[in-house]
Amino acid sequence: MSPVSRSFLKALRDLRSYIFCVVARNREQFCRRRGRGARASSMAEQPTSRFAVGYALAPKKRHSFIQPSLVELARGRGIDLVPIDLDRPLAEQGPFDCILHKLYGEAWKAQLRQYTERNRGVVVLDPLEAIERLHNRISMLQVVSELRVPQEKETFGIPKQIVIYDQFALSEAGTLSALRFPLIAKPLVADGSAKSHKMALVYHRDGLLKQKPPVVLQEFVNHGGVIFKVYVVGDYVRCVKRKSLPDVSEEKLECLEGSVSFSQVSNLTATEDREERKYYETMHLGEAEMPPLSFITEIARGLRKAMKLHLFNFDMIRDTKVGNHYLVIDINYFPGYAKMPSYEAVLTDFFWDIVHQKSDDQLGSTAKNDGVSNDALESSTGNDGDGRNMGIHHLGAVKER
Ligand SMILES: O=P(O)(O)O[C@H]1[C@H](O)[C@@H](OP(=O)(O)O)[C@H](OP(=O)(O)O)[C@@H](OP(=O)(O)O)[C@H]1O
Ligand SMILES: Nc1ncnc2c1ncn2[C@@H]1O[C@H](COP(=O)(O)OP(=O)(O)O)[C@@H](O)[C@H]1O
Repeated sequence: MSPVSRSFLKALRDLRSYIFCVVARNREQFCRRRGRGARASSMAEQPTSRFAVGYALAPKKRHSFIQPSLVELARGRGIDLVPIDLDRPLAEQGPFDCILHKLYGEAWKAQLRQYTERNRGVVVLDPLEAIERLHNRISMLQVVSELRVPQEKETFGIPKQIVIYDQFALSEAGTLSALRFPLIAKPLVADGSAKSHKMALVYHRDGLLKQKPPVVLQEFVNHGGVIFKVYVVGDYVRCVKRKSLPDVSEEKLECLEGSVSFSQVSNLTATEDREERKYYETMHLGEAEMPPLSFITEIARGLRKAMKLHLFNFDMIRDTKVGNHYLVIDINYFPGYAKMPSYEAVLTDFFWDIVHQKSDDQLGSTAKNDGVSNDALESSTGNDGDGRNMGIHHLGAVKER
């Protein structure tokens, strides 16, 4: 064999072994990804890597959210839910792949800021600045007004509202010219405190004098006593119906005086009033038509992107006068997910996506330092399936249309 043929053959052999290596490496990476926690992980596919999700929650939240069923399911998928000890500096705890938190107060915020500065790779659910927007009822709903989502048959918006900062303005005739009674008076601050949930239905002008600024005065919109709660967990969306405040008719408004305070809808709906009791008895919550899922999903997706939040819910009512017009009245960070059906599976899938996205980023040359981006999560698939008719949707599915 001539030297030329020999070197040609050698080059061919080298090329073959190079291709073999590349194929083997890709296959190994593929198997590793699947094996580490494919969604339907079997006994044979036990996760080989473990991830730590630290959680910093108030006792009530910890109690409702950290159920053994969630902890177990997550553990089986390689995710350990680890309590963060609030009596010890955060800096001394961990390591965590991800921190889940819902705590108010400057001390926690300072600790979290310092921790994330020193541990750039840790995903924080969610960033403090993004959550803070929801602690003020004006900035909370402003994001809804600014959403640019295609609206066809169904439309959405927010109720007309103004904010009052001083007592004097409450008695000023001009202040309220833009609003129609009845109104609902809500504390401007929505920080989870008992005070921030204390509201009043204001039927007439004299009822305003009892309100304590800073207060948001919002038009009360008749909505048939049904509220739609839309839970968002990353790219997963689920809508449920709940009992809300009863409608206030024109005739009833004439007879009602001043205002009535409440701090939980259940206080007002568990009524002694015979007429109102009848209202709830004949309301048939189960029969109330759900808003179209694609519509809700578009709003959820828009809000998630605009707010840069992964864990929240929003409350929507349907204006009975218009029929297909919806109003967003409230957005909550990290709501009571345990009340959402199959919350364990939904949250476990979400954590899985988060930690694997992060770990894949770190494996690759393009490791991100700023947590999981919205775009990265856009590609995650969430749970599949039959839930769609029950008010379940995945934002990923919207993207495919
Ligand atoms: O308003 P809705 O949609 O009903 O959701 C509420 C609010 O999100 C509460 O948060 P906030 O008080 O900040 O408004 C939250 O309390 P926590 O944050 O104390 O958990 C409740 O969680 P659960 O108590 O877990 O149900 C949750 O059910
Ligand atoms: N503009 C509105 N029109 C009609 N009902 C409303 C309106 N705003 C709030 N509500 C009723 O009052 C309840 C509490 O209001 P919300 O803003 O959600 O307070 P919180 O932040 O304390 O949960 C809602 O669940 C709904 O039943």
